[in-house]
Amino acid sequence: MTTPQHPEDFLHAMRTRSAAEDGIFWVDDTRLGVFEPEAARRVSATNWHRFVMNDRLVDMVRRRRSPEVRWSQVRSAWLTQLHTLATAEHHGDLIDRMERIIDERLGEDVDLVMLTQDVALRSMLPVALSGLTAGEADLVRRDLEMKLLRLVAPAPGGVRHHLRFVAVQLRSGLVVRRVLRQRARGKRRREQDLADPFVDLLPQLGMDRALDVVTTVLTAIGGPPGTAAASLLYEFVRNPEWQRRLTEELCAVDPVEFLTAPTHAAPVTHRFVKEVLRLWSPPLLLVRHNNHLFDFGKTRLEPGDWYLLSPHLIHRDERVWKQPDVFDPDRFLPGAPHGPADRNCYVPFGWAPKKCVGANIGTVQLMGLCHLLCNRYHLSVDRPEDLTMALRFAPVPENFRGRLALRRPGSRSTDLELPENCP
Ligand code: HEM
Repeated sequence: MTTPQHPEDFLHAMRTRSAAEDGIFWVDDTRLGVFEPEAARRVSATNWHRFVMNDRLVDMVRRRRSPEVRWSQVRSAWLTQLHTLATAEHHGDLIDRMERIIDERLGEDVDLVMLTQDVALRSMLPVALSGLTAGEADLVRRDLEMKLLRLVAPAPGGVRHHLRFVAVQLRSGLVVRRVLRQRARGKRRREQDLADPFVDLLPQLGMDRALDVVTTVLTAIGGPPGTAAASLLYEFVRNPEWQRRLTEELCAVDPVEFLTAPTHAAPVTHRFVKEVLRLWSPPLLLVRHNNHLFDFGKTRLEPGDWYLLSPHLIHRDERVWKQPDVFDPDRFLPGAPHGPADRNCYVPFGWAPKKCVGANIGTVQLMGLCHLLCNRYHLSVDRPEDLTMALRFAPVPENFRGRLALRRPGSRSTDLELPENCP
């Protein structure tokens, strides 16, 4: 995912232009904004149809073709693995990992953006790449954190920072290569993670393309899940009435049903998560290279041009959403008058055939976080009514500091057991 760095209010001007120009306009000399829902769907579908991975570097140098690998094969390997991970047991493990990471920081005055980023990334890492030594996991995590910091930090770092960034990136890449090689040679255990299917595909992919595939997942878990979790906390503390409704639902929910199928077991919480993702979709802009000709009437997108997509701008479009700036999860109730006009209007996970493969597990993670916030922790934030959101590569709450404490001091890992008295 490529996202440019912008000053905070850059989207305001784009929204105004998008409303005036029916969602399709040249943002600058080189990039066409495609913010009209049906056009965004069509451009994505056409551009990624039958997309094939680039040839291996070694083959490019020798001017020969590599074995063809279609991107749909890669996605299907991920989706099959994610399907095997969609069990109550794995969901429970994910939530336990989040709990352990939050427990380490109990009682401290923390930057809640950094904490949620840490919780989301470290708890999801074993889904992407598991069985790492502590040192390997630390390197991979540092690489992802540095990538994210470059995107969320208001000011870019200097030359030394850049060199450190490149060094960490290279060493993290070496970790991934070593893991894949050792698994292929039987020197490391095979794991149920998103890297493992590519061990068997190594002869066809080659190591450099396998590294690209694993890096795509690692980068994907390093950004949106954490920023979505920070936005979730932001809306949670600003909406006491929704805190009450979530707590009521999540205190009464059957733990096994919640772990098996959280979106069915806790529909109010699911609506809350969906509304957070509508209002604060990360990343705010996706930059894409176009390979086809599209005639939009007033302008054309030619092969070789660049275009921008934005779930955020579609979610805030008054032509397809009523009161788009109002936080109201009940707009996702069936038949709600202010709900999505059609399925092209709600796209927090992007567009087929490149749509996020982690949509389900990402939703489980956010719902698990709601469960922890309602049952296990008490979150206090000073002056929540004064909080504001900065729009950088993704929405990032500003000066978001607070403390987490146990609701029942001394309680141990809950395994999602129901508390005797809900708070
Ligand atoms: C709330 C959390 C998440 C959000 C909001 C999110 C959002 C997105 C978006 C907008 C895209 C780009 C889609 C497009 O280009 O049309 C994407 C791609 C992707 N996401 Fe996520 N994502 C989340 C969590 C995850 C998780 C947990 C994983 C993995 C376990 C994941 C794996 C991926 C991958 C591999 C891609 C690239 C797909 C491809 O290139 O075909 N995402 N995500």
